[in-house]
Amino acid sequence: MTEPALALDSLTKDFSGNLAADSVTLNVPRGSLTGLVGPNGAGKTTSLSMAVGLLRPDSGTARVDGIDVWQAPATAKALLGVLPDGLALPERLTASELLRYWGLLRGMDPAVVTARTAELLRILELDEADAGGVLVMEYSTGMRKKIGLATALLHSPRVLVLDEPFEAVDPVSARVLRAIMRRFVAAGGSIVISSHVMSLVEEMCDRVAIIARGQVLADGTLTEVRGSGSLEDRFVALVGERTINAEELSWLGH
Ligand SMILES: Nc1ncnc2c1ncn2[C@@H]1O[C@H](COP(=O)(O)OP(=O)(O)OP(=O)(O)O)[C@@H](O)[C@H]1O
Repeated sequence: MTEPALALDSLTKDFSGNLAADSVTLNVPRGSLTGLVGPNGAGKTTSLSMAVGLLRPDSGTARVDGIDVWQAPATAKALLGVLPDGLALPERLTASELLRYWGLLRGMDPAVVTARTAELLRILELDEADAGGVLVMEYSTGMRKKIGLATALLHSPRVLVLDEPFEAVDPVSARVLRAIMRRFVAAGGSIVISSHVMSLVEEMCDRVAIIARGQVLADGTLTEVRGSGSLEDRFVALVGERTINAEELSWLGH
């Protein structure tokens, strides 16, 4: 039996009585693009952080290609490309310096790092800023996402875990990101992304999981999860709708 690209089993995290992840179990099959959706505070970032070795779970396991992320972190992390939430980057470097630093830290061949850096920066349209000596600390939010994605791709991982990769990214760059992801999957890679944009998940993902209050409420192929309606309908039906009644916000307006 082949192992899933990413297998989360009963991952649990309690932040001082706040059960942010409550036995999260999720499989990302090889060659699939899985979307993780859920309301604010649902536990998406907590679950993904535990999955990639950034946040130690209270209990449960995360495996990449069968390798336990917490038992064999170095081996597992070599297989993973991660775009974390609130990515912390060395700020006083240019993009090419940052990628060089990252690649050498990962033990990559310097010539390979140089070639891939030039290609990634060109495709992500960060090459001009880089040539102009712009430091990462001067980057816009969207540019930070893009350089974050470049760091996740540089070592050619097998599994990409991307926390809200499209947040703050302009439409042209979003197309490039989608093309990169499709290319990655076509080449046999596997991806899990979190997103609040249902239309994007419906367009891009072949599998989807809906998470709320730390629990996976639905998980399967896009068709299995959304049924005959839209993903948003299914999401709202599972998570619950918040409507504004006539008295609320009555002070708004003139
Ligand atoms: N480091 C932390 N310490 C304490 N509580 C935390 C911490 N990180 C997350 N939480 C709490 O855990 C819960 C889940 O948060 P998480 O960031 O995983 O949600 P999310 O689904 O990624 O939300 P969003 O869509 O808003 O990014 C929230 O109640 C949050 O306040």
